[in-house]
Amino acid sequence: GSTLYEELGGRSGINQIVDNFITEIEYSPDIFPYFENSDVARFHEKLSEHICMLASGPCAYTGDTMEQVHAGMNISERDFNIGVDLLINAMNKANIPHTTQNKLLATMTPTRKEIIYK
Ligand code: HEM
Repeated sequence: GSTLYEELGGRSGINQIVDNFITEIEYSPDIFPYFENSDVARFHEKLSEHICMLASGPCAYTGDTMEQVHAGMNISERDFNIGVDLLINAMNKANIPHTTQNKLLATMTPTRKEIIYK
């Protein structure tokens, strides 16, 4: 495809990545505790929209800002990196090529400072 959105397999590809990511989170003793009180359906919807937007897909993100969402979580650099690893696992299980994975991860790098130790 010509856009990152298309390379990810469009909305259905992104949904599969997010499904896999949620499973990864559920099995991670480091990351799951952050999500103990989260609404999984909302998280699925908002994260899918967010990835779609980052990938220049035809979606509007309707969730809260990254700073608002993660405020008070005090996410360490270590846990942030574990989160990235879980996303990579999720993309591998969705058969996303590594070059495409790296493009998505690059769109997320600027977000890092809005999430760590907030
Ligand atoms: C680049 C990295 C990240 C991005 C782009 C990201 C993005 C998002 C998005 C779009 C949402 C949904 C917002 C909404 O409901 O309005 C969300 C929720 C959440 N994120 Fe992140 N996130 C990142 C990293 C992390 C990390 C590393 C953790 C924990 C270690 C984390 C913990 C959470 C939790 C617990 C929620 C649910 C909040 C709730 O239930 O209200 N996030 N994130």
